[in-house]
Amino acid sequence: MQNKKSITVVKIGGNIIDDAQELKHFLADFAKIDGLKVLVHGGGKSATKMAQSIGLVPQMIDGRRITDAAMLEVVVMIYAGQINKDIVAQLQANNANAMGFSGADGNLIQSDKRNHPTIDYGFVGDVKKVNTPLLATLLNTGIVPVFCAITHDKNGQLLNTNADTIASELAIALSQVFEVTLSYCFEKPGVLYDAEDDSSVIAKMNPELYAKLKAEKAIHSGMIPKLDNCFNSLSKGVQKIKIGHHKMLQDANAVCTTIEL
Ligand SMILES: Nc1ncnc2c1ncn2[C@@H]1O[C@H](COP(=O)(O)OP(=O)(O)O)[C@@H](O)[C@H]1O
Ligand SMILES: CC(=O)N[C@@H](CCC(=O)OP(=O)(O)O)C(=O)O
Repeated sequence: MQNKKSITVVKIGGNIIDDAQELKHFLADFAKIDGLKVLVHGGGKSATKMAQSIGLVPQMIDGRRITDAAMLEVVVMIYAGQINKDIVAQLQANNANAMGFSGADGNLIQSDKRNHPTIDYGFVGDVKKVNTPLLATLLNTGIVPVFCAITHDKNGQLLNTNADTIASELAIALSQVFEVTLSYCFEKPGVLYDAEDDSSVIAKMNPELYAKLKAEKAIHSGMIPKLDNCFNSLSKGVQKIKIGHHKMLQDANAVCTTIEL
């Protein structure tokens, strides 16, 4: 059997996106990755600022934004519009043939509106299906897909979807066709024993250590859904997952956290 081609799926979060210089450096590193690649971006911090500036009150529960109709308008404008197009233009400037997508484009990511027994998340989607054949075709023609955190339900409704989860679901779908490395890039050098101490990077994270550090509250907030997504992706076929600063995209020896089962 022929060996699978390698692909790198990278997720970049709101703190880097909100810092123009950091974003520029990140995109230069991302554009230099050899071979096939996909970028998934968040932008929660920018959406929160925009929402507050027009008098909306942002609310997050378990890392997910409560998204009513007014908030959905904001996140579509910010994620699928401003941030996605800005990133695509900057990648073009770095000679990566980027193309920006929401999940509705090409029916690339279909979701179900979140149905929680006690919390009404509003227009929030949980990924149901990835159009892997179309995505693989785009990749094999040299396109660098750039996904924002907006999906759709195939009934005309756009849905706000956690960007870490989109990266994880795309990586799982692509692992049927490619050898996938999933890299979660954020402002810190990795998952830390002490979230305030950048020198305390955990080199290898497994479910036992995660359970212990979560119980001790050393791991909290956005890191909890990120690690849940990581363990889920590894158990469903993704070959390799790293969490750390974007230096790790170009420097194989850079400090970061590798996820293990
Ligand atoms: N043990 C930990 N190590 C590193 N970061 C942690 C830890 N516990 C909590 N965090 C928080 O998790 C955040 C990263 O998750 P998230 O907010 O989803 O970021 P992003 O969307 O930028 O990827 C960090 O900014 C940090 O505040
Ligand atoms: C449903 C939901 O929570 N969607 C996220 C999507 C953006 C995101 O995930 O952004 P970061 O990666 O920057 O956190 C939100 O609106 O915050």
